[in-house]
Amino acid sequence: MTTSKLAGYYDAPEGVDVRGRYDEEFAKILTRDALEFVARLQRQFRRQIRHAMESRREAQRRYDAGGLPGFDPATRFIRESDWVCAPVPPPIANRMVEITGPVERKMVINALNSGAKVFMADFEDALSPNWENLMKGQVNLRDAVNGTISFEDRERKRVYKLNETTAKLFVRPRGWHLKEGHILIDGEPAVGCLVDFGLFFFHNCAAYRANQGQGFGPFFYLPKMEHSREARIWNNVFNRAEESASIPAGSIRATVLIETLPAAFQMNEILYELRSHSAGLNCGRWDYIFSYVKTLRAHPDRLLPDRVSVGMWQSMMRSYSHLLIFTCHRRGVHALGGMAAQIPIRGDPAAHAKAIEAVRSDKLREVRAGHDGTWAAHPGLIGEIGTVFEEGLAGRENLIGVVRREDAAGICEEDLLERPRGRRTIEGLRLNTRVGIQYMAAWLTGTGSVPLYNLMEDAATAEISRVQNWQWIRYKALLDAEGVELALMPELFARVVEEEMGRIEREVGMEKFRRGMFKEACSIFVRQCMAAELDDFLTLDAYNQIVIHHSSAGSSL
Ligand SMILES: CC(=O)SCCNC(=O)CCNC(=O)[C@H](O)C(C)(C)COP(=O)(O)OP(=O)(O)OC[C@H]1O[C@@H](n2cnc3c(N)ncnc32)[C@H](O)[C@@H]1OP(=O)(O)O
Ligand SMILES: O=CC(=O)O
Ligand SMILES: [Mg+2]
Repeated sequence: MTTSKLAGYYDAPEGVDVRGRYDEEFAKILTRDALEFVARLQRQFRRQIRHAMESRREAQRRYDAGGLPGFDPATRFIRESDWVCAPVPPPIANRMVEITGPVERKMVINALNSGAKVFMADFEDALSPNWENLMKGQVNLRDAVNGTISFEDRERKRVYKLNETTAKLFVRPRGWHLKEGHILIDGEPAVGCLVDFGLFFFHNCAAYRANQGQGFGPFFYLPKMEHSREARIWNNVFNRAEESASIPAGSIRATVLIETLPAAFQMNEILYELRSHSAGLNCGRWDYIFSYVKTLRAHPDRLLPDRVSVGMWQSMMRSYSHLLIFTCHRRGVHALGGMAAQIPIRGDPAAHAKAIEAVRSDKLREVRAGHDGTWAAHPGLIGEIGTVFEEGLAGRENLIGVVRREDAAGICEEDLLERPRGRRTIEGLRLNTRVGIQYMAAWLTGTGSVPLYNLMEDAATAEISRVQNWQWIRYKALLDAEGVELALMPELFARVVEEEMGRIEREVGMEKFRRGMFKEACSIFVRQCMAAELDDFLTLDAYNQIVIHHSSAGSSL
């Protein structure tokens, strides 16, 4: 963490101290009333959040002692009884294609104009949560909701404005585990997701409901939950926000990402907690793979094969998505598919066609399985994905009430835990290392989603690289090196890191390598891969490097 001086200061209420850089535009977001709203949420829910995080650690201790996640006998009545969530709001009945992306100004406009039904504006996997990104993101979303957002690219002499018809906005706040180090509430760092949610809700609730939500909204995506008690906190936050804005209960809707292994056993319970606020579930496949390794880190019989081999075709991944579709449709809500990592490739038509075909077949699998919609990483994919889903939905808005997937009712604990099969190779180790370091370097310098080797990489995909290296090092995995088996010892990893750093330097060029933060990224990544105890998240340690405190009037630094 570093500190520096600034000119203006934010008008913060009692007990709130804003230590991020002062900016007149940010001050219109960080008003006294908005900060008071965030502080009230934090004060009301901090005990429950602390308890939920301690419960995560307790569950992990059980898995570390040899236990496995499973369905909770205590909530069998929720899984077995008949209940449904609140009816789907008409403006979001059709969610065939959803584009996702960070809350960067030009990308927000491009995403809203992309032709997708929904735009998920991301404060999470796709965003490096530095102060500038977060606050500019809030400014951008406010302008988007008001319909006034524009952006001028002077170099390219291009002005960006919203089209007549735009995607419906969903906002993804950070996960429960992340703090906002630039805002202190009663001396403690604010809870990151309450800052993201609170500021967005406070400034946009009324305009969103009038301009986009047809009386509903705002809409959210909720990431990385591990248990229904965390969904209960969100439900209470929504109740509190609705009361304070004097809007009807059930106006806010949220789609929960099922992207942790423990949450796969809690789909019904999560929907139940949020039943008056639910907008379904989504298969967050990348974090899910990461979570499989993290949750089962003490189980040497659960080593994953190379990252490229852990796709939706693996039995465990298929079981998880089928159970999600069955659960959502039984409860009357959308079952969203996930993100294919391929993106359009310029200047190589054959590679481009291959990438598009990979996305097309992933989407075909999803719609045939019964998903109501899916995610797109890039505007260039919307047309192809839209065609697949339009054909699959055959004129319907969604498949709720159409595809029941009763066959998935019998998916059991073993199905969800089955280890993915495939080879572990030295090439896999090299790729993880190259990708992990380059992603971390981008993140440290303010970019949270990047194209690497023609694939979309973000915090979730980078996590797989990190924990997979950790797991292989921890258990001295045997790796295939062109037909020879090598045990992954620390010396071998050190040699791979050195060689891959050399390759990164050659690929990005000496100048960019020198100016970038590749060395810092390498040292964070290597420390985490070699740690005796697996760090919970890649971004927790690295976050300290992007917190910059400025002194404010009345604060003592
Ligand atoms: C695991 C998960 O959580 S998935 C969800 C989180 N991850 C994401 O949301 C990733 C979203 N995608 C992206 O960030 C980007 O597509 C990347 C980083 C993968 C690739 O970005 P780039 O290399 O800049 O793409 P490219 O140069 O082809 O972009 C072409 C145009 O499309 C725009 N664009 C690309 N992706 C997006 C997007 N997701 N949303 C809006 N606009 C986009 C670019 O801004 C650019 O616009 P311009 O022509 O007006 O200048
Ligand atoms: O957030 C999505 C994921 O795949 O992770
Ligand atoms: Mg994720």
